[in-house]
Amino acid sequence: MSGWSSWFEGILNWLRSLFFHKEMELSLIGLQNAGKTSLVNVLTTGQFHEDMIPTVGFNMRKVSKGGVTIKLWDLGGQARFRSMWERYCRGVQAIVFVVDSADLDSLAIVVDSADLDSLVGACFAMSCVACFFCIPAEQPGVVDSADLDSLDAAKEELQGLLGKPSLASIPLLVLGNKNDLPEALSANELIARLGLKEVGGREVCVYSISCKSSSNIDVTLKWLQAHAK
Ligand SMILES: Nc1nc2c(ncn2[C@@H]2O[C@H](COP(=O)(O)OP(=O)(O)OP(=O)(O)O)[C@@H](O)[C@H]2O)c(=O)[nH]1
Ligand SMILES: [Mg+2]
Repeated sequence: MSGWSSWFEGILNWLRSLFFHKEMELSLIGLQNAGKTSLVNVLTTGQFHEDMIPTVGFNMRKVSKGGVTIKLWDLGGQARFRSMWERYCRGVQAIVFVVDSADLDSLAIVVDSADLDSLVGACFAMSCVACFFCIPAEQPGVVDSADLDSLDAAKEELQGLLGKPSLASIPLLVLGNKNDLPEALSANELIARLGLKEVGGREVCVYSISCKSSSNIDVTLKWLQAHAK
């Protein structure tokens, strides 16, 4: 690229950032060890680390991508920090709920495949741009195993939070993290296990991701950017 054209492109980018720059604020919640801070790291620096320190309280990080500045509230997932989730979710453009989808035990459950269609429809009807990616084409069926303790605790915390009037209608993105591990539940399985079919009055989207292998991080980012003001 010649000096002139790179200078011209620099000016164009600057003008674009002045007139088309968007912002958004979101909160990352989920039980401890789900991978919230890992997701923040992957989004901000592209780095993944095996050794992570549990988040004490919360951290705030900002990332600018594709003309959108995203302010990320990364909240601690341990039980003692969960009471503050609601406060940090008020007024955000999206709530991102991260689940360790590979934290399994040995309890078989059956997914009702008929009901999954209604969730896809609901999500699409509410203009979720990433809808076609949300629900993979795989057929739901019998789930091999699911840790009742961990997933039920995640479900309880999520449903409790979504029941707060202050958080009504805020879009929800559920991320089933650690899909690099063979035992990880699929997006459809998570929908069933977390009772997401019953969530009404807000847009709900689900992805199966991996911070470690960067699986579906691009579609996650697209979803977030599409929800900026
Ligand atoms: N295999 C695998 N491990 C992951 C992935 N994402 C995170 N981890 C690991 O999971 C552990 C917990 O990650 P964190 O990002 O600290 O989890 P957190 O949700 O922030 O936990 P709290 O801060 O305690 O709420 C770390 O050992 C990470 O390396 C992933 O996609 N795959
Ligand atoms: Mg953390």
